[in-house]
Amino acid sequence: MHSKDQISHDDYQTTADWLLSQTQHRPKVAIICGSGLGMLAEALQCQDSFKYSDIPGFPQSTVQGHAGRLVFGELRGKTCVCMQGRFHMYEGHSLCKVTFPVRVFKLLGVETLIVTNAAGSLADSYQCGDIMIIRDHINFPGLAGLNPLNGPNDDKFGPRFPPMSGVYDKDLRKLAFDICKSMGVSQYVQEGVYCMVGGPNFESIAEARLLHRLGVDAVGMSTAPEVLVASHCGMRVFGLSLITNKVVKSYQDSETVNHEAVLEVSKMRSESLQKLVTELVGRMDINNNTA
Ligand SMILES: O=P(O)(O)O[C@@H]1C[C@H](O)[C@@H](CO)O1
Ligand code: HPA
Repeated sequence: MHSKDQISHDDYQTTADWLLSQTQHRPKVAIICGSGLGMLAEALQCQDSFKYSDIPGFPQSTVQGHAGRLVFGELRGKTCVCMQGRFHMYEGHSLCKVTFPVRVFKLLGVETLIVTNAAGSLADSYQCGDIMIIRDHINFPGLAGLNPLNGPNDDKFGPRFPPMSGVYDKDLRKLAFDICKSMGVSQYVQEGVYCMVGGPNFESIAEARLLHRLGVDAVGMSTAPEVLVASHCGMRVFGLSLITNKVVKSYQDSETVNHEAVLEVSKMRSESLQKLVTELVGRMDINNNTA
């Protein structure tokens, strides 16, 4: 018996089987595009793409800057699947729905998940437009009991009590740094801790100060649930935050943040991000498959 929000193994399998019947691509890498970062999919060669509304069982995107398309294709000869648009808890999706695609990817044969997001910075040394390689995360909704793994555990995906240490793969982080160096962009590349909050409001000044004191480098409204579910089912994870704004921490500061500004900054860094992700996938050690 499953509650209304729970999704059975058969539900994930039905969606995976449908996708496998519609495309010859057999991806080993999945990429989730954050707000305004959908252009990452444009680098894929030999594309097959599907609107979320045409995929059985798939949730729908409702946020501007999240196109709502699943794109299969190749990056440097490696087969990938790319979500142009993710799902957020604040849209009203359950966390099982938010992370639904990740388990479908597992059933497609995906072994590595690349997550990207737009985020506000708390770290004083960060600037707008910086790229932060995610070293670790704080999952505030998770700490409060909002977890996509709540409910009966599906042992076919992973264990009841998964560890969360060392989830962001060390080798991929190092590889990303090396690539940034050779691209000549190290001056705006950081490594830090991402914190997920529920949204959809941006942080109050007191909340921003709290996050800063907790050692958070960047804050956003996504990523942790997808990473959790990917890691639970044994995927290797790499994450990037694009710093789209500095979170206001002072009562003297009259600046405010808005989603349009977030999308503007995403656009500004699109080329570098596309190049970084393409190189990273190209240099990953994965065996490609074809149908
Ligand atoms: O999907 P991501 O996490 O990139 O989106 C961020 C968080 C909110 O959805 C939105 C705020 O501008 O951007
Ligand atoms: N806070 C939370 N989420 C965000 C921000 C922010 O400042 N910027 C982009 N997404």
